[in-house]
Amino acid sequence: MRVLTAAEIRGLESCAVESGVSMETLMENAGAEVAAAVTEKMDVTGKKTVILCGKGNNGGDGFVAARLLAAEGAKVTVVLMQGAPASDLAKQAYDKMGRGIEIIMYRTAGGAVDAADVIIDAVFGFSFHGRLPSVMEPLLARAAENKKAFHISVDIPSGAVCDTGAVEGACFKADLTVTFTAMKPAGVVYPAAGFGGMTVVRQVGIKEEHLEMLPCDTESVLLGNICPLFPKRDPEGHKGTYGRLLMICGSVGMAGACIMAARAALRSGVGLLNIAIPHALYPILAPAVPEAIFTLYDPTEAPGEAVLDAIDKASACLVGCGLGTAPYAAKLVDAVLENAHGTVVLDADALNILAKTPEKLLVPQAPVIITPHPGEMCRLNGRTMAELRADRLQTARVFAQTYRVITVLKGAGTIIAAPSGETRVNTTGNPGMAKGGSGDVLAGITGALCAQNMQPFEAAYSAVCIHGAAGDLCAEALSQHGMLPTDLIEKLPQVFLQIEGK
Ligand SMILES: NC(=O)C1=CN([C@@H]2O[C@H](COP(=O)(O)OP(=O)(O)OC[C@H]3O[C@@H](n4cnc5c(N)ncnc54)[C@H](OP(=O)(O)O)[C@@H]3O)[C@@H](O)[C@H]2O)[C@H](O)CC1
Ligand SMILES: [K+]
Repeated sequence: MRVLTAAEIRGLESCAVESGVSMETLMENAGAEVAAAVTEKMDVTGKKTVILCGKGNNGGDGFVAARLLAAEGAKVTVVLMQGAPASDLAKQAYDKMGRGIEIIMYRTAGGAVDAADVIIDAVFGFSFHGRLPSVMEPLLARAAENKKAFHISVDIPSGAVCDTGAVEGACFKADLTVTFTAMKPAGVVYPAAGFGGMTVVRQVGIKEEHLEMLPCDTESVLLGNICPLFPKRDPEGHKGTYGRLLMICGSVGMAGACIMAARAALRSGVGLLNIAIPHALYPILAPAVPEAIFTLYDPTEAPGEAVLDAIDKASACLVGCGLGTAPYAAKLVDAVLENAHGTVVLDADALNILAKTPEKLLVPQAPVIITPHPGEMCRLNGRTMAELRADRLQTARVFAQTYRVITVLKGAGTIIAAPSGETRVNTTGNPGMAKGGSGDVLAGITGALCAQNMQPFEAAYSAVCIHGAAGDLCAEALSQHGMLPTDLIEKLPQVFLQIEGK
């Protein structure tokens, strides 16, 4: 699904106005969609409906919804959160509400919020910036404490910034967000996406042709979106047809990371898996991954012929899971960056090794995918965690463009950014996946898809989506508490069944 910024939505609004659709109509339709979302959920007759309205057009949408819900028999209270409406449109909508709707100031609204059956958040929309005024915090906290009420946000949960998904202070917590015209970053990028509940996109009068003509480089990803990227396997195919992945992963004390990445790669369709490990790991790895072949190396020496030959032959290289950061590991990373022909996937310790010299990412001729978690990202770009959380989208984009690497910034709503500016936001997965080892599984899937010659950007976001879909199947079957990263690997065949079936 395409994801549009506030500026893009404003541009579309102008096109709509030029083509004869008035702003009043857009607002009327927006308010009507909010009212419809409530009436679809319940019979509103006599229901105590509290609408928190700001001074701008988001508040204006709230006034329209107030009028329409009152007409349906709801007992509506409008709470003015910033005093009288300020925009002409909002003023018109306010004046049109007529009698029969209670209007109160936020300071006296606590009781109404406590008793409400429905609470509608129309305080701020896509023009919000910074943090929610602290005077509003107590009322929002009371709204959240009223668990029996149905909470709806208009366009964007108030407190969240539209284009970044940042939430600096308090934020309205919604069960449902009715957003207009297109999905916005705040609907899919965390932390904001965690406040909006389910987000539905509703059309308010902007012509489809205007919407389709708008170039858009950001999309959210669901399993259904990636199915067309997986052609049927060739009936005459052999193991050579499906790529040769070289993994340089694992070290004494961290064999598990290598095993999980290897098993995930094998469960993701790769033809041949070659694992380069120190001699000491062979007795552990060989029985754990019987399908793989092994290139053994001596960690006290520089990468030898065998490793260089394996790099040369690989259609993709995955480096870093459980590799450690010893000097020999750094030499292995350099050997891959300098010699790889196929896509290079760098995870975990490979990223820690490169943290002091990220410019080395510019060395490879081959495409590079990096898969940092937020801590690794901060080590690579020298920024703080607070700076990262303030704009995860831009953090991934800037790094991708600066170092010309596909950047997979992991976390809830993983961001996948290409050097071209193309960006994807993943929508699969759940907090049950937040466990050590989950990243190794993702790295294995990514390496396997790259080895099979999928385009690197498509491979990166497909891997993230598949990994999350496996996580969702695990959560259903095993619970978020009880599921393990190794369970993700066992669920991969079920995810590929869905992909192959479409
Ligand atoms: N096509 C559509 O999608 C339509 C959307 N509509 C709705 O309109 C809003 C956007 O309305 P807008 O009037 O531009 O702004 P907001 O309602 O989001 O915000 C109102 C003002 O609040 C101020 N602001 C911003 N941040 C803060 C803050 N941290 N503290 C206090 N005040 C803040 C800001 O004014 P400034 O002068 O401070 O910049 C805003 O102007 C959209 O989301 C939809 O809900 C229309 O219905 C038309 C169709
Ligand atoms: K809102």
